[in-house]
Amino acid sequence: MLALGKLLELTLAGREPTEKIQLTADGTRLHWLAEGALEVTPPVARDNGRDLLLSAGIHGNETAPIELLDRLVHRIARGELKPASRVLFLLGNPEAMRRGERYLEQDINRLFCGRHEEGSGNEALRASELERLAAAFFAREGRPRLHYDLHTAIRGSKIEQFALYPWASGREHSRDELARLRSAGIDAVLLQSKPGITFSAYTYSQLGAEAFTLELGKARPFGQNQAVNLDRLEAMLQGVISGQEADGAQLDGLQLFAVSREVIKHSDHFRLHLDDAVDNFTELDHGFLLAEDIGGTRWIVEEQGARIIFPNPRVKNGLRAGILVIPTEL
Ligand SMILES: O=C(O)CCC(=O)N[C@@H](CCC(=O)O)C(=O)O
Ligand SMILES: [Zn+2]
Repeated sequence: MLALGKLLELTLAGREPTEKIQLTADGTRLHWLAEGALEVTPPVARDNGRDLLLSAGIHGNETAPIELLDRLVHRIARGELKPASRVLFLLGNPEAMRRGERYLEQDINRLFCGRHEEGSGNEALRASELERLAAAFFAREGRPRLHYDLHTAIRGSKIEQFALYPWASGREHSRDELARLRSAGIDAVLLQSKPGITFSAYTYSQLGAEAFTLELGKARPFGQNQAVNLDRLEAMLQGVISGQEADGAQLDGLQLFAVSREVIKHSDHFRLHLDDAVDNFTELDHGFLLAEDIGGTRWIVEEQGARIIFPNPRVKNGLRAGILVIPTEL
């Protein structure tokens, strides 16, 4: 295997490859652009015109998706998977990956769309670098742009694998992209309805990519992801990379949700009235007191069919401590 196929190994070891550009026997070019960043370019004769960005490790302890990208990079570097699309692999937060932590000082996934300019520290710098790498990769005109930012969640989930689809003014959510997700085993999609500050929100709203955050199971350390089944996603990604996707993807069975309210933690007095064992997508009863904060702020469930995702009272003040979602249709 080409040495650049060891993207993950090099990144975890904090090492730079001596040779930054290598070619496989079939003419695929691998280019180490920066720590944790590998650009894959097919030979011109095989290029199908699509640009695919795959990111993982934006949260350093979410290892199943990192292992998935590692498998894809290995197959490309061995010449077993022959790309027809350009692909950029990004491992988001290398230092957090090395320490097995979600983040060190700041959650990188709250630092996009300009937020890194207000902050300081290594994670703000890395968010800025990731934006620059993504923007340079997606700079070629006339090529469809696709980004999957792969995550696993802190809690278990009643819907194991789901996506979050960002929002941008004047753009409609794509049925074809939703069908592609369905074919990859994604059971539900949360359709956002306002601007975001995540990596996928950045590539969607500012770079014109079709972009998704994918939640793929529960976060566990490296080597302990046997319970996370990524077979269907892996097959779909290999199809997009090689340009040999199965036809006829359907939306059937895909559950759609809309954000009803984001619960923002305003102060250290914030209290969330949910147990740590409560799964994502748990239904909440009408009238349930979900959270309280300073100044008598109370979040009472008023929506019919409301469910909670990402409840987390330990986020920093000013950040999202949960999302109340409701079923919706396209
Ligand atoms: O399990 C949790 O509470 C968080 C899991 C996670 O990292 N989710 C992403 C979602 C990003 C998005 O809203 O598109 C995040 O919180 O950054
Ligand atoms: Zn995550």
